[in-house]
Amino acid sequence: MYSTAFIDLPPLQAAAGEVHLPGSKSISNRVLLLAALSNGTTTVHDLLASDDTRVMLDGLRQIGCTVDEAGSTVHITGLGGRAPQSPAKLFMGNAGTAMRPLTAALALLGGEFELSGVPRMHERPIGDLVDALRQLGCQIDYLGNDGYPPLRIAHANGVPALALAEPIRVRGDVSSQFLTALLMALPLAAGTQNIVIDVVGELISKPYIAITLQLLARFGIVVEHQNWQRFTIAAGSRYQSPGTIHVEADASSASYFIALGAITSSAGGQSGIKIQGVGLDSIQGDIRFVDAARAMGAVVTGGPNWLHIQRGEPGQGWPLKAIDLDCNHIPDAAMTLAVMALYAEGTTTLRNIASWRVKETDRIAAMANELRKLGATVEEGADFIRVTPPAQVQDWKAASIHTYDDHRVAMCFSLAAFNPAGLPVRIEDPKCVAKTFPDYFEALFSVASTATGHIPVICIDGPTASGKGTVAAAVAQRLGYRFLDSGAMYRITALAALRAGLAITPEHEARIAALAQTLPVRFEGGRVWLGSDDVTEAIRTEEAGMNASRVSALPAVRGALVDLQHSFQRLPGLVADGRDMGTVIFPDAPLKVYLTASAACRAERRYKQLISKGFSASIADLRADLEARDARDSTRSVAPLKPAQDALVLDNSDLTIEQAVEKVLAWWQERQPFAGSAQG
Ligand SMILES: Nc1ncnc2c1ncn2[C@@H]1O[C@H](COP(=O)(O)OP(=O)(O)O)[C@@H](O)[C@H]1O
Ligand SMILES: Nc1ccn([C@H]2C[C@H](O)[C@@H](COP(=O)(O)OP(=O)(O)O)O2)c(=O)n1
Repeated sequence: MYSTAFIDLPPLQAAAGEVHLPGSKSISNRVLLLAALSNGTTTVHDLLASDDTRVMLDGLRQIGCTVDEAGSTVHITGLGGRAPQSPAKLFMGNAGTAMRPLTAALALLGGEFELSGVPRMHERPIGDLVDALRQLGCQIDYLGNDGYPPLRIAHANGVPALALAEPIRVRGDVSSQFLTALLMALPLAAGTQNIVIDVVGELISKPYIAITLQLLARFGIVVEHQNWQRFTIAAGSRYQSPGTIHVEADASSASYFIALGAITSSAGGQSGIKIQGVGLDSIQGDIRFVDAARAMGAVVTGGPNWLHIQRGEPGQGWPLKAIDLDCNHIPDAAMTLAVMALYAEGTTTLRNIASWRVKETDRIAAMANELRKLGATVEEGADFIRVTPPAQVQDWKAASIHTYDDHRVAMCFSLAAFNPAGLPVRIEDPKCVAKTFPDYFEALFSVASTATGHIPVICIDGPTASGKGTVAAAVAQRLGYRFLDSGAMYRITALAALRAGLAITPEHEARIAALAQTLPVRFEGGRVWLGSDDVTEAIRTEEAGMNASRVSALPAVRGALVDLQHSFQRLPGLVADGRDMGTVIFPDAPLKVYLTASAACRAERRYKQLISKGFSASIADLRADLEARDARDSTRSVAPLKPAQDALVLDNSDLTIEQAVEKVLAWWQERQPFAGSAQG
């Protein structure tokens, strides 16, 4: 996840490959409970890993289900008619999708249970569900405030005789979760008679009830409904595990990648975008986004659990076709259409979207503001938005997109980075995507591509102990960029040579270069690996630094490490530190900094650094060593240490680390085209 103040998306040109989207939360918890009530073992694939699914799994274990977890696959052996373990105290965190259905199920299974949660959970109503269960004859007591958790189910002597002859009445206008809870639990009581549930008041969120019904069907329970007001569970219903079930990915999250496939040409010989985790047979309402994308020109195929999207042929599906659409059935995914409209010929109108006004933010106003920043003409009304793309390529503008703490604004505007003008797009507060898709930008970068020259590189070169590594790492972190410690490559090469018995001398140049070419090096979680050895500490000694300096003077070794260094230039950008980043490796980098400090200052910094790591050192020796290293690095024949012609020199002898970092970031901001953008 990107926790930076903003993320700058370079101009993107193509996209292809496969993405695996995170599972839907509502489906995950429904499937877990149904598996727990069923006969047999259910293998659940692609379960969403989140706090809410965690409390459900813990609860199911407590009541006696066998739960084996292997990554995102979970095996659950259900109760299948057995009594649950009781008494038990269950903690439900803040998971409404666990609290409500478990209350109903445990009330109908028998036993003594206490269900509680975090303080916020004790403010979330459950009275309508408890009323319905009490009406049936269940004994449920509030342990705190009436109408709210925590509560106790007092069925130590088994489930009392239930009043099933009359329809069970439940309100449907507060939360559809109460009805979902009853629908998932009442099959437990369906002996010789049908069970009828009547909804009191207008039922809200019907697509979620549709999900409940579909999942019940997968577990062998057929529920008929009349106009979403009366639901009938057939007599003799029994939960039966389907054996294996895949949790669908979130269909709204899929909309960004469907749009991506619709607006991009393919890259690298691959064809289109494949989405794993949600398919054309999806039970989620937002899958209808596919129809809208097709109407705009996307070529979408799919099967169970997968979708494939390709841009239409020129003149047929590309540029996209403008649409005029009632979006009431896909309110969340429709935001993606508003950004797709930037790539359409003509004006796109999205209607019947009044609910946008009362979501995470006023989404109609937010979309209108941000689309205008990109150069679009936007008209907005109480319940519609009308988008006309920039008339000419030169009418596009580089914009810093404000995201209003709204995950969907952040995700859909990332698609603007494919603009034909080749302009970057800044997305402010990118971490807001965590609500539904923490790794959204990582997923985008895994399929998106652009010309290498578009991927920005900041070079920070300079002599030893000038603070290059420290400053470069901090700048990379603030911008969400990758980080290349090129010195580490030479340090590792020197170590590998010595371990292979090769003294670092010119006569071994070819053999050391051959070693460098195939260096089995990996950077993982702050550690550096050479093959199966963790060499993080071994390469950081002063001796290793001196050996690195020696090995780096061998031209063939330098040549052998070029490709490896270039391979770090990946989306969304790179900060590279070393001696020749700006002069040799990334000569076209848009910002080159030559970081230096006086020899006295650098010797003292290195001294403090070594002492703090528990090494003994003398300032005088260190200063002599670093001056010797400066001399060798500056006078060698190939890629000597010197500022690039277009480098900005920063002497940080009198600066703190933070000041040095701020200076580099300020230089970077000056080079960005975004008007009035957020500062890092
Ligand atoms: N103004 C400063 N800028 C950067 N580093 C500094 C500064 N002042 C002290 N240091 C310290 O100097 C030491 C050497 O920095 P390092 O990044 O290892 O240098 P280099 O990569 O250039 O060899 C580190 O312990 C760092 O914290
Ligand atoms: N791009 C680079 C990076 C390092 N080197 C060489 C020269 C340096 O003395 C050694 C060690 O570099 P490193 O940046 O790790 O060393 P310091 O942290 O500056 O002491 O490698 C190089 O020649 N070119």
